[in-house]
Amino acid sequence: MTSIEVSGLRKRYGGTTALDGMTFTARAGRVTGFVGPNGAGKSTTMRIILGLQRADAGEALVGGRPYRSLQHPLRSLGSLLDASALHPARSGRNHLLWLAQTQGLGQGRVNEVLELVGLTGAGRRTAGGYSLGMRQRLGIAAALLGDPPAIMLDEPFNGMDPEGIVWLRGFLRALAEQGRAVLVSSHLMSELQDMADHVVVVGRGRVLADSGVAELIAAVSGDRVRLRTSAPAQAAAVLAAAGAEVADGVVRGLGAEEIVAVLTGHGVPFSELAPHRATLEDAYLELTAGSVEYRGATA
Ligand SMILES: Nc1ncnc2c1ncn2[C@@H]1O[C@H](COP(=O)(O)OP(=O)(O)OP(=O)(O)O)[C@@H](O)[C@H]1O
Repeated sequence: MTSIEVSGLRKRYGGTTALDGMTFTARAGRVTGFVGPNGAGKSTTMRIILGLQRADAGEALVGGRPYRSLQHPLRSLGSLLDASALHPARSGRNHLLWLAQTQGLGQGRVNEVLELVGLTGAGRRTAGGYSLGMRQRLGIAAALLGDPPAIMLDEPFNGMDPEGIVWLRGFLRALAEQGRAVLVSSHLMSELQDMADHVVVVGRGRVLADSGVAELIAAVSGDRVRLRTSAPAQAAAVLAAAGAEVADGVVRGLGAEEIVAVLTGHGVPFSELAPHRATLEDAYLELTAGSVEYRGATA
């Protein structure tokens, strides 16, 4: 069983701390989502796993060994970091043939992976004319060439159309169900919610949460109650006075029974109170609230 393990990774670029003790494991047989705001250190971690960059401290192991020491690296860990890193004048198929040759793999495998990612028909077109979604597919095909037990993809959903997103979700799940370790970074929390088994949330170079997706959502959902009322301002005022926070029809900080007592005590009408199931996006936003370095202005 091959897993991808990083422990205590530290990395500085001049005055910037990119990684500050990054530690987690992407285990075999599950999809591990790797999420965090821009600049949180996801790409740096992936480059260090691949031995493309050296950590100042800590280590990254694939199946218990540093990537650089692996005898057949593409047969151990398949990766996609940058879908645009290909020769624009070369066809998708020739790009894969060239990679396959460096690994002692034949044409047959190239045809197989083209088929797996749905590029058989486009394989002979020059990669320079591919859309970003097609380049992502080609990159995923390249990652799969060596039939590796571990796969690591940096933002593979970027540029994919809705059909491509649905396909990729099912595809990554299937790879994990075959027993592979799948580590995938994404900004699309809704996609991870339906697809990942486990999520590692990072901010400012360290792990903020390392948990099963279901557990993480349950932890954030815990104290939220959805309220439907014809007097929202009055409800918000009396609930706030009782110590709750109310936003967008969701009450936090009081249980359902306490909310009923407060509202009826003040004669505030309401038509519905129900547990609010948080989304992975809610959990993510709550966890990373203090770690966002680049925040857009509110219009
Ligand atoms: N080559 C470099 N030189 C200087 N600083 C760098 C370099 N690479 C990364 N950094 C800095 O390290 C930090 C982590 O960057 P990294 O790209 O790993 O984050 P990320 O989580 O992948 O972000 P994004 O979601 O935007 O891709 C950032 O502050 C970034 O500016």
